[in-house]
Amino acid sequence: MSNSIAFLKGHGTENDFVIVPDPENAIDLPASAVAALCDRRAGIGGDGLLHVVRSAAHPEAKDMAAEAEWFMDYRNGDGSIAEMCGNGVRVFARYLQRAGHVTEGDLAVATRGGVKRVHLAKDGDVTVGMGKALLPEGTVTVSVGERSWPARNVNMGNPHAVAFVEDLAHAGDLYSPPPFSPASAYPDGVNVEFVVDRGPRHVALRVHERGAGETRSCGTGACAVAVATARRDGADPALTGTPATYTVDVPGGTLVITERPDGEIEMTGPAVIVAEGIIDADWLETLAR
Ligand SMILES: N[C@@H](CCC[C@H](N)C(=O)O)C(=O)O
Repeated sequence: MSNSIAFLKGHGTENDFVIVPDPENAIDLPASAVAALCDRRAGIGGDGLLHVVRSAAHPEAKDMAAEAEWFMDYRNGDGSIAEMCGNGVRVFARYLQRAGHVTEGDLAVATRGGVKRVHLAKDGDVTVGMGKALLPEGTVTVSVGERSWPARNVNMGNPHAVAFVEDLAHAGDLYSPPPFSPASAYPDGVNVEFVVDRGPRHVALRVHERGAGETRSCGTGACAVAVATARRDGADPALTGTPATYTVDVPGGTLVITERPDGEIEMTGPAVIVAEGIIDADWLETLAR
């Protein structure tokens, strides 16, 4: 390991990430090191970490190298691995642009959820093709304290439970994972979104993110919410042949989600790099041991 490791800090609608550029995949980042870096008091602080690696240099991404030069090795703030991070992909693309690896326009990013197409617009917004939502059948229940709600099971590459509530305050303290049943619905845990209506095709959410606690935004969560809201309202672009666009307010801003008749979902929102610095490599090495 080299003696100094560069990092950047960025966010997308305040879903914040420690970014560790490591083109050749030379930095050892066990879960303990990721959790320490994401710690808001003893580390840099973040909901998650974006390990930026060339696809050809990462065993999980080699097969995608021909299509996408860069792999987003995404980790949750507790060090666990997640399949996909929607805000993370947009911030990842913003980092690639800032580092001079790509220019404005279209690019492809390899993720554990497959290759994602990203568009860096002139106005600063970043759009990502999130793929299709899966809507497994079956009723799920999520609880906070004494209250319980039925939830829609939506998979955006990662698992989500979407519950419509009367008031976002009812979701209470979302630091701990809200219990759900049946336990078999989410063997690997779940991200839980609580949703209220704000107007026609306009909703607001609060989210508990698996591996991070309550966050200010969740891109895959916003997509899951848009699809669950559309189906609740009887809207299915595959049946009407018309795209459905939803505005999703999150505590940290607003995301715009469009589902097309072919089922493909696009998400647009801001992505910002706010700082860069140097990690003490000795400290990190101690954690990696
Ligand atoms: N913040 C993300 C989702 C990150 C992964 C999630 N916590 C999980 O474990 O599935 C997003 O913007 O999608």
